[in-house]
Amino acid sequence: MLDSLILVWICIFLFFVFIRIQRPKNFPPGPRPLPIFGNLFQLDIVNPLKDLDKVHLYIGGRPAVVLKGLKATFSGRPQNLLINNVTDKLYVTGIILADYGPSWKEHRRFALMTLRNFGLGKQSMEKRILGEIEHIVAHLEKSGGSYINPKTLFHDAASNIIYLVLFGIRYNYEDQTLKALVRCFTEITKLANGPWGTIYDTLPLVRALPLPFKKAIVNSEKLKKMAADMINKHKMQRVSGEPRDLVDCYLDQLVDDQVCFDEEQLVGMVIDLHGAGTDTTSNTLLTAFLYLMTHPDIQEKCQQEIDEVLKGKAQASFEDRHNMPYTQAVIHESQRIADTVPLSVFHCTTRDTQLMGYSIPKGTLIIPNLSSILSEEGQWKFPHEFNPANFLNEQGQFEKPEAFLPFSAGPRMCLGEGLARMELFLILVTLLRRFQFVWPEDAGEPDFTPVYGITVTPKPYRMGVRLRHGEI
Ligand code: HEM
Repeated sequence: MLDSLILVWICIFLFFVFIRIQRPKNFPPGPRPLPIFGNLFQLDIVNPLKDLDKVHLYIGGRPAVVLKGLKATFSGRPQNLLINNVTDKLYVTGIILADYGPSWKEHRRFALMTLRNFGLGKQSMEKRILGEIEHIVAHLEKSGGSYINPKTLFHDAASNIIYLVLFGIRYNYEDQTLKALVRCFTEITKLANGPWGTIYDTLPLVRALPLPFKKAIVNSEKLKKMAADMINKHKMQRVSGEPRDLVDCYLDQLVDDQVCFDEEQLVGMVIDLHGAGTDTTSNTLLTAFLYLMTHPDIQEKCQQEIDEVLKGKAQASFEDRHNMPYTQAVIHESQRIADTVPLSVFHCTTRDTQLMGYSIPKGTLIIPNLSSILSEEGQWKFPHEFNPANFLNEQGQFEKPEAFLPFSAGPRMCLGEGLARMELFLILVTLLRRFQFVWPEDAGEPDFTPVYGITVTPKPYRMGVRLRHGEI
């Protein structure tokens, strides 16, 4: 009796599995998926990038479409992946992973507007960034003449800049809270985009098991508690109607808007902005310095331009970029090569739609392959090498090809682009003006192979720091 019951259940289960794995009508072509596993065994789960030339895939039983080219404009976010479940267990939205809807719209609008009001592109934001750069410079001066591993320094500095925007505070680079925060984020992103994340997303049956992906949920609890404690402390020192930073602005807004805005959402937004603004900027800086050290001629050309434009000035300002076409080209080329968020953040169709003559049903996972656009032949003069000429025209003026999409495109595109561009410019210009960066003689040949993750990072390296003289 029991045997036949089990058999019936297995038949029902397989029936549903096979029904789900049917390709939707007129769906784009792609490799044949297996029941339950989808195309899991056809992907390299440590670095799926090289397999994403297929147009459609199955992540478990869920159909997904990989978009190359520039039309990545589907604005939903898929739910029920590890990265969502890590956060959704605690609060429903935030910005990055919130599905398309009024709450996401309102929070995105608020964040963009507040970043702007706090002086994005103007002085206040610039002052906060330049203040943090003084700490980077002091740290590098201390290590002048020696070799450092820049990874922690850039992570801490990018993290502090976000904290200055959110709470008006920064941590010393040795501070244990800062280290704990950065560690939590790094572990979550590694897990969510590593093999354990793929297994979690593909096989819902294993989710309850005590496997390593549980660590992501524990870390997320820690982050939520830290953010909530900071907000509570901040509340005690604030004067209503006199906002000092983004958190104060949100608390002021809470009084007027009880529909989308609440304190849980604020916790979500603090974590989102911190997470989105730290790894991205610091990994881009790491790539930039790796290439500058190993291309001393390019480094020197930037330094000449910077010295000339900043002659007699104490500090760089973001406006100076208009007079630094070569340095601008190098920064953009570093971003192109860094390919920092290669598969963007996954999107999802919000309704049945058409794409290149194919039918894409509502709820289809969309994977924007930004990586392929950033090195697409025909879009770039030198798609496969580090070459600032990719951003310079015949007259040596800075020009940005439309395939430059490291911040993605469409309504979900990065809302921190302005802040990130300002950080990259001011940090690179100030450090190149003050120091020379040298590849260590004993380090052998540099290895440019990137390490794949939600954000791509260069392999760890050491950086020689020498003080430059007489230019300031
Ligand atoms: C070099 C630095 C950065 C890069 C390359 C980058 C790249 C990206 C990309 C590719 C996306 C996904 C867009 C999409 O879904 O289509 C994104 C989203 C986002 N980024 Fe950035 N980002 C950077 C810095 C920042 C900074 C500094 C902040 C913080 C203010 C930030 C905040 C966000 C947020 C909140 C989203 C989600 C937007 C939404 O879902 O509506 N990013 N970013």
